[in-house]
Amino acid sequence: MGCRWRFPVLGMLRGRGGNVLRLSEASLLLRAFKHREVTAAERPSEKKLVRPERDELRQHEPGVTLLSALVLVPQTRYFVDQRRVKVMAGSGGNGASSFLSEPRKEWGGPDGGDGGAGGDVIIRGQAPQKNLSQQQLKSLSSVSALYRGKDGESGRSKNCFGKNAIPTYIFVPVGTMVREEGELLADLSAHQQQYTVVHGGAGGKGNRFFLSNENRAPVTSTPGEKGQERVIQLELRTMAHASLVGFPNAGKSSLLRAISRARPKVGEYPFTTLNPHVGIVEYRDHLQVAVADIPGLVPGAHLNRGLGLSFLRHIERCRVLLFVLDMSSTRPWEQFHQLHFEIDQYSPQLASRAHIIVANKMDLPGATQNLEALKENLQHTVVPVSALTGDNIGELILHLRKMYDGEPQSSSESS
Ligand SMILES: Nc1nc2c(ncn2[C@@H]2O[C@H](COP(=O)(O)OP(=O)(O)OP(=O)(O)O)[C@@H](O)[C@H]2O)c(=O)[nH]1
Ligand SMILES: [Mg+2]
Repeated sequence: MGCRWRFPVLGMLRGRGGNVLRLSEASLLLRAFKHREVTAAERPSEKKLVRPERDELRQHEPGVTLLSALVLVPQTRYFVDQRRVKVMAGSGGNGASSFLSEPRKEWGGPDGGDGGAGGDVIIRGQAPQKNLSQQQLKSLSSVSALYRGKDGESGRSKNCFGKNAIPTYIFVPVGTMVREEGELLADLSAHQQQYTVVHGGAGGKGNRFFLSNENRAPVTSTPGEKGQERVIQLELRTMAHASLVGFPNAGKSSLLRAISRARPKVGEYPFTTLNPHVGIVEYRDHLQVAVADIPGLVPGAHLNRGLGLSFLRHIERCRVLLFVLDMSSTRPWEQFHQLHFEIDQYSPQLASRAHIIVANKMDLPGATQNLEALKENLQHTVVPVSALTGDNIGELILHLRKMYDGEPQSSSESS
């Protein structure tokens, strides 16, 4: 989960000459970095500072004192997977009404140009990229509640047409669905895939447009049209090929750490994981399989117990389910039946996806006997592993590949 620093007050700096300087957020950050209060990743570039601040900070002399307290409040950015957004396209520019008048050409006729078209608002899916913040890629937290397109330029005299406005983009993570009153408008499941939510208004006509044989001197010009308006719902469904499902503390996050470079939090208490995480398993032939780790389910999740079933939305598109069972508990097959039941309550289609059983915590006492009993009671493929010691993780990765290759792509929309 990303962390952002917020400044309730802007700082003030007294320079050597006694002049008081207001500090921008960037310079406060830089100052905080010098005092080791923020990490290097948060350090702003000096380019963001205004010139006097830059000079002042470069000198950084003892005579410079910070007047008001620098209060840094860590503000957690929550994982957001649903957003209601109002979008308003730009209006068209007005048409102009004017007449050409030059020396020796006093009645040059109408020359008011048309207005430019208003800007559209477009939603675009963005796959992870280095120059985007992590938060932007993973959740809808950076999406605002209101987007307003740019207005077109008005027409001018001398037949100058107004410029069309450039479109406004809303960047969302790949896997975002766009809905309006429940109806699906677009499913942005690929990088750079886009959907124009609202169209800008057309530009108005200048009086030149109304010139005709009947009317040689029209004064009429029309105003630009208003842009469209819409209220849409954005919904994120994490894109992963496989997903780990299990009860809290079964070791899902530990497994994801063992098979990929993802680093979800691991703890010996239930509900350590509160948001979905995706890790990438890389194979020698450069194939990459994305595996999702979601918060643990509990019996009765379909009645909204625990964290409920809402996170299952994130694994709806995956091809393969990996049921993670804790082998230190007796009768582990019951865990599987309960998990399967909960998923079936949410979506029978999801419950019928290809799956294997990952028997985790095989290093614990009693696990071997439990495994024998599990195999007798269940007819599914069981892969015994230990996420802690790394035992048999290689085989799990191979099984995952087999399942991935064997399964056709699941349908993208299943709501
Ligand atoms: N002995 C042993 N302990 C394990 C193994 N895998 C995970 N654990 C421990 O089990 C505890 C829970 O692990 P997590 O990976 O956080 O479990 P989780 O399923 O992600 O839990 P939630 O996020 O709460 O749903 C941690 O204390 C791990 O160290 C294993 O193979 N062997
Ligand atoms: Mg976890």
